[in-house]
Amino acid sequence: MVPEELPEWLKVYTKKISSMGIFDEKEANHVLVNEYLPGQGIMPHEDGPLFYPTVSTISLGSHTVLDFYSPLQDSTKEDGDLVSSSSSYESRYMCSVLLQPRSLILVRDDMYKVNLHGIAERKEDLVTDKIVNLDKCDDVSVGQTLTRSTRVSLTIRVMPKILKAKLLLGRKR
Ligand SMILES: O=C(O)CCC(=O)C(=O)O
Ligand SMILES: [Fe+2]
Repeated sequence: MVPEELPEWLKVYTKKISSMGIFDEKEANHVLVNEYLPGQGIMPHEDGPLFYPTVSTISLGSHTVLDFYSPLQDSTKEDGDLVSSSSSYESRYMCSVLLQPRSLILVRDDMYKVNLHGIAERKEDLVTDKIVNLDKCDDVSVGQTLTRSTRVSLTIRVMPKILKAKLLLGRKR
């Protein structure tokens, strides 16, 4: 991956978040911008080993609900094509976090490295007691239905390999 300078407006946020010390002494050098229309989501996944294992995401526009799932057990993985009921996302569902507009979420350690995260393809979200941060959210209570609008997320993280690429490019000049 060839590094590029971040736009100044984004640097305001990468610098502010990095100054909290969440990436050790490193500074965020990678921003993923995603747009979700109502009804759009992202399949449960891990972000992988390329990134420093703390990730920060700013939500803009709509709220959304980020769902967490436990990983497949090794025995299930060895089954190959045989998908047992214990491998369904339903059975692996752990909890959710409500991401309100203008909020920042930090995901780290096992929640990032071991478990999977995803956003369901829904136009509205029912607030349940599986949302673990309800006490931190304004004006939301269990049983309420929240209608999604367009959401833009800024996923701000550290990609250590970019630093190495920069060094290599520097050497060639
Ligand atoms: O939009 C979000 O909040 C999550 C995005 C995400 O998990 C990803 O792009 O890997
Ligand atoms: Fe992700």
